[in-house]
Amino acid sequence: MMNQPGTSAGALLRANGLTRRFGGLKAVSNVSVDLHVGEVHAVIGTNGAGKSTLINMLSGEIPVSDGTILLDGADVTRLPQPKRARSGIGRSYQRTTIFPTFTVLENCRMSAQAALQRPWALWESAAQCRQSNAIARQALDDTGLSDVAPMQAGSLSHGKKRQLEIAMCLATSPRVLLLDEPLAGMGAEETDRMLALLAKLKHGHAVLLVEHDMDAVFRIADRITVMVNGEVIASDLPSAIRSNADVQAAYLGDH
Ligand SMILES: Nc1ncnc2c1ncn2[C@@H]1O[C@H](COP(=O)(O)OP(=O)(O)OP(=O)(O)O)[C@@H](O)[C@H]1O
Repeated sequence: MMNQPGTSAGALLRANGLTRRFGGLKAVSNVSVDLHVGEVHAVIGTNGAGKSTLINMLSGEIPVSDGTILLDGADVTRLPQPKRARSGIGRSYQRTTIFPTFTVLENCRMSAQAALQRPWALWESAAQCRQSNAIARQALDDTGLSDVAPMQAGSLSHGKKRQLEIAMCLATSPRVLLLDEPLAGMGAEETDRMLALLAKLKHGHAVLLVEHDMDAVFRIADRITVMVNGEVIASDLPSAIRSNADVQAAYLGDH
């Protein structure tokens, strides 16, 4: 049977029944999502719906209260964040994480180095530097940033900084990309460029996109999951989400 977007067969990452409590608050409640290579799976929802908490659980930054996370069939639910990153789950952040006084290439190389097995073994630096340099240059090439590799990262435009964040994530050689609002604060042209990049990156990666820009979400997503108050109220193909009465009532309004 063909693997249609929206079916769970062959998912690279599968989260089942994820729940996260903060004291008495259930920030995420029994949420299941599947991510497939070749697809952008967008997670949308109002402020405080639990989207970042979901990403934080998938990336291993916070432990789950309940539920399981399978990567390629292996249970990674209890793997600490650095090991999870090494197993192939990469993420970008809402806030910028670049070092502004370092060059674009250096920022990317530091991510590559951190992802390599022995980042502390500085005496191996020559060979390791070559390897991390090659990975960093490839990531810059993939994200269209090769031209600005020698520039100070802090001098980049906002849009290029967000591209650099994706490049830094790619430099960790992930199979899954968890992207937390990569379009925040972008103008129309920068958004177009980022969407073109995501369309390219989904080939070879399973992408989870948390994003508030609904026009962009409907342009790029292969599947959309809608969260309200920590719960999933719908998860379907974009056309079905657009016409879903519950989603319209809870979230999309006239969109
Ligand atoms: N570390 C924490 N401690 C206590 N409560 C938290 C913590 N992190 C998140 N929350 C709460 O959990 C709920 C979900 O927050 P979360 O940031 O995941 O939502 P979100 O959908 O990402 O929101 P936004 O779109 O504004 O980024 C909110 O009520 C938030 O206040």
